[in-house]
Amino acid sequence: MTALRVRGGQKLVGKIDPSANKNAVLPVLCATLLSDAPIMLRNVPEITDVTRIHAFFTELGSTVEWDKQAKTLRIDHSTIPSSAKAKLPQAMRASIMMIPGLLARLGEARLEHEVKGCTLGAREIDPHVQVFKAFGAEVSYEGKDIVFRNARKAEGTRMWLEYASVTTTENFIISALTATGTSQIVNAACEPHVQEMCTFLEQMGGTIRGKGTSMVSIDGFRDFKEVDYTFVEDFHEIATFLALAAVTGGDVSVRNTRPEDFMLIDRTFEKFGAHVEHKDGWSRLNAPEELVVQRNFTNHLTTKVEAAPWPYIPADLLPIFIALGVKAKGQTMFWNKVYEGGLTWHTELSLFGAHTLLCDPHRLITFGGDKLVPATVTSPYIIRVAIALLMVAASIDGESTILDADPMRRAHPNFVPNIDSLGVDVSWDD
Ligand SMILES: CC(=O)N[C@H]1[C@@H](OP(=O)(O)OP(=O)(O)OC[C@H]2O[C@@H](n3ccc(=O)[nH]c3=O)[C@H](O)[C@@H]2O)O[C@H](CO)[C@@H](O)[C@@H]1O
Ligand SMILES: C=C(OP(=O)(O)O)C(=O)O
Repeated sequence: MTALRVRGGQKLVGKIDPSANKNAVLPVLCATLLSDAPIMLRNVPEITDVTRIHAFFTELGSTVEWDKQAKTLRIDHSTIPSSAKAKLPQAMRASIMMIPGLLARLGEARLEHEVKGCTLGAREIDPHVQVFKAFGAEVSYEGKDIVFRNARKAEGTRMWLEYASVTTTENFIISALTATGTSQIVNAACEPHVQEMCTFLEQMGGTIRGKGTSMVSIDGFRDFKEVDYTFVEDFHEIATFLALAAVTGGDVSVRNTRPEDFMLIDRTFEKFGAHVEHKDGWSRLNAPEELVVQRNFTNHLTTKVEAAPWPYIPADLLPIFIALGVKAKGQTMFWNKVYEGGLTWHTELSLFGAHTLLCDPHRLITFGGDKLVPATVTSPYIIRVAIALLMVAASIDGESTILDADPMRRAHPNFVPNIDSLGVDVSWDD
């Protein structure tokens, strides 16, 4: 059990240089398995999932040098022996994106347990299995293991996803590079992290048409080039620090070279009366005296925040806006169109004295603006919920404790020292 003690009630003030996006770093790391050329990655965050992949690559026989100080990761997979076998990392969804590289390299891959990530609800792997089969793999259970084996040569194919799944799209694109000819995916996910993985693959020499749209075509390609790639800032982390400024009545600026990704995120902050300004490569939120839910022009409708696959508000950002909903005077409906288990943690909010109503597994109404009190709460294994609970705690005078808060370490390096540097007294109690 890892507890986080938060002595709240201070306004967060200052500047933050955000880390890279875990959900871009992980598919990129998995995709490196396709190549035998040297790869240099920069701005690599020191997070749990990267540590797990680093250990996995080392066990596999890759030459990996991780300079945590310089945030660089130098990878050379040419040293992996053809007899290599290693256990895929557990407790991270991204493990499944190692499969295309392992199949291309070793002809076989094995998932030793069900692939788990944040406990947001059912997270099936059927769409992934369909992708691997379409590219010529056989997939079967051997005991509790799922075994993937090359049954025939991978050939270009076309697939239309039932829903725009992020990691399935990434797996399709990585697999398509290993096939002969051209492949196409329809109803592709287009999140900034999917786009960033494509940018990396293009720099390795791949040809990808339509990245950032729902229809992506990929040419098969194996002759990968040496690459030196720097990860961009994480839009989740940028939005999170801005939200921390909003709930604590503070003033925080975060470096952001992609403000064009923020139009809808900004509009969502506006729903709580908070304004984000983007200028000269920085995004700033100087909080108003009081957060107030803005009424709709159609004034009989409740203000709502809808989360769905990009370009909607991402489901992963919903908890941080729920924290704003709890603080802001008025009612807001939050609608998680992706996960049926992403809102059950609202009962922890009531321990702070917050008033919420779960309408059904996908919709939650916050009745914000009540006086909140410090509390001891427990985070589920959901990265952004641990953060949302920290946000609420930071906004309340007095000491709160968040039990099981360590999921936040899966995505945000230095999160606690960063918040500390902005004026909130937080410490791990492990
Ligand atoms: C490593 C990584 O990148 N993880 C992200 C990735 O996970 P991941 O790729 O696992 O998420 P998916 O996009 O596949 O969606 C997860 C689940 O949501 C449900 N679903 C999703 C979309 C939809 O339109 N309808 C629907 O029902 C399905 O049950 C699906 O299994 O995308 C999720 C959705 O943005 C994020 O929460 C995760 O942080
Ligand atoms: C849900 C998340 O991650 P994962 O898919 O790795 O569980 C997340 O990054 O918020």
